[in-house]
Amino acid sequence: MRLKIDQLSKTFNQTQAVKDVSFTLEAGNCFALLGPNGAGKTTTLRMLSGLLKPTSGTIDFEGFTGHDIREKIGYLPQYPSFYGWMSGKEFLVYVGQLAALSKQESIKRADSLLELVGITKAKHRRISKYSGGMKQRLGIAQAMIHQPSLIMLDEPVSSLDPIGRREVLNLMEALKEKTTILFSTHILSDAEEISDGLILMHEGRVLEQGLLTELHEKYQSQKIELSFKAFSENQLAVLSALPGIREVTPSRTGLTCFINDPILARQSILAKTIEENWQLNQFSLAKMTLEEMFMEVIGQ
Ligand SMILES: Nc1ncnc2c1ncn2[C@@H]1O[C@H](COP(=O)(O)OP(=O)(O)OP(=O)(O)O)[C@@H](O)[C@H]1O
Repeated sequence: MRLKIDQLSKTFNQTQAVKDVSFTLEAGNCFALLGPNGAGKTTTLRMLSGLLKPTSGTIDFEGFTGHDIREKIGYLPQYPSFYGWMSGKEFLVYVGQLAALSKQESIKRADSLLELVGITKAKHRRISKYSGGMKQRLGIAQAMIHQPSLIMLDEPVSSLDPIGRREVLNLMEALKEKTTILFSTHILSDAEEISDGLILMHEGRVLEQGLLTELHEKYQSQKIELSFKAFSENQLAVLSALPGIREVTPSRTGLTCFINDPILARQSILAKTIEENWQLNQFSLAKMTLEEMFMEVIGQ
């Protein structure tokens, strides 16, 4: 599986919802499309799923450009609707047949997917009696009925209570082994917990993207945690003015220095500490949290 999108844009009347978005997804990973409300996540996913025609740009799925790729991908919309009077199994058999599988094949796939998403015991129960988490898990099974190599899930956990969220996140964690997942979320901790890669969107544009390990590495050297035996406001002011340092804020254990230049910042902090004879207890390059990275990237 390889999905490459290049300079994808979508304009609705006057609103440019998605602007020149480019990224590539490789097989076997879970990617989070992360961004606040209105960032353009749903619009991007709807274009990728073939539900919306891009204003410009290309979608290349395994070398196919400009083709209908719906049979190769699975999609769970942000607000899925089910026939509440159907049982979970009836629903999956129905969507299997809609996806052009034979009835026999649909029944076989439905049973194995119900097992996979943990709904076997409730498969004959009406969907209207399912919990929110069960409905989302059924929605994920629906997206996988035709064995796509990529599934796209639009805000799969946002509307769920903590139990439902946990069920769906655990399922996604397990599914990562079987299929490539692209899911949208505005919840940073969900992206951090289960994704391998991140595409950060804001106001229609991609501001940052990469594997989480690469992003942590890139932003890790931009923060130094310090703790001193005694702390004074004067220390904060002195450190803030040093070369290579952008901002210093108090932290739970001491001070956090956000830096522009790691080498310069390290030298100037250590030189100042010796000069002032401060008692340094801790000096460490720290990983930025995803939230700090997000704020940094969107410039706030
Ligand atoms: N059909 C439409 N007609 C007009 N404007 C639209 C349409 N769909 C989306 N938009 C606008 O495009 C922008 C991006 O919306 P989109 O739903 O893609 O964002 P999102 O990141 O998915 O946010 P949310 O989490 O709130 O769904 C918003 O300003 C939205 O109002």
